[in-house]
Amino acid sequence: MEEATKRNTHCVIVEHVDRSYGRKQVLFDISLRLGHAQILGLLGPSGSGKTTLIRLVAGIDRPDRGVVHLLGERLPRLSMMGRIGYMAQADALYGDLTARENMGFFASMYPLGRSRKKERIQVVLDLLGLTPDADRLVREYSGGMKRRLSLGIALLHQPPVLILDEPTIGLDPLLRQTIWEELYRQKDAGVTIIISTHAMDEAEKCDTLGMLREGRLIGSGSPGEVKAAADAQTIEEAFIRLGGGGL
Ligand SMILES: Nc1ncnc2c1ncn2[C@@H]1O[C@H](COP(=O)(O)OP(=O)(O)OP(=O)(O)O)[C@@H](O)[C@H]1O
Repeated sequence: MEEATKRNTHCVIVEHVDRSYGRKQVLFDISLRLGHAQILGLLGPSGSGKTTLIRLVAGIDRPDRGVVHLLGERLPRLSMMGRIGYMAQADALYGDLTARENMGFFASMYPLGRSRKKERIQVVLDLLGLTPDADRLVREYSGGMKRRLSLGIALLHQPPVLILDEPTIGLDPLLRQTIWEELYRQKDAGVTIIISTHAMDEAEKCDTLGMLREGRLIGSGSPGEVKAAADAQTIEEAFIRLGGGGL
């Protein structure tokens, strides 16, 4: 396929990416592709390189070797930041501000008009069930409320790509379900989503999986393809059979 056509038909293209921290190599020759309005799940145990890869796809970091394209542009590129909604693993919120004020602060980074900004904040608060607590200080929030607020901040400017580093870690099943319902709504609206997870049930909900172990991609494809390739009944079994060990 022509290079330009390939870049248009895929939202994310990762090709032969390596990344080291000092002398320690943490990603080895990673190649992955993801179509538009699809969900990519990066699956792997702690330390396997999920966050490192997520940061490369978000354009926050650059590979030592190989290339990353997002929405047809080679990363990193500053102008792409407005087209990405990024949620880091640790909540980056201001405890001394209310949820609404936190949202106002982050929304100011995007070119939304004053009334549009106010409207978007209210829509997102409603979406994530945070309206009753919107004017409370975030330091009084529970972990689950903070995660929802962080997701809300990533959704504020209606980006075409969401990049979420373990958005449901530590959440109870009901909250996880709420977040997944929202991810599906976003996908139906055309948003492409890249998510990292340890959870097997979440892996089943993705369109494409990238299975990582010790910085290497040991399997990729749809959950069905990955299971078929490993002749396994479950994703967990496939992960073990493909050499991943336990999660
Ligand atoms: N800034 C850094 N400097 C040095 N080593 C790092 C740095 N960031 C990550 N690493 C190392 O890179 C490897 C991959 O880390 P990474 O955070 O990408 O894994 P992960 O799969 O996201 O883990 P977790 O599920 O625990 O978040 C680990 O061995 C980690 O110790």
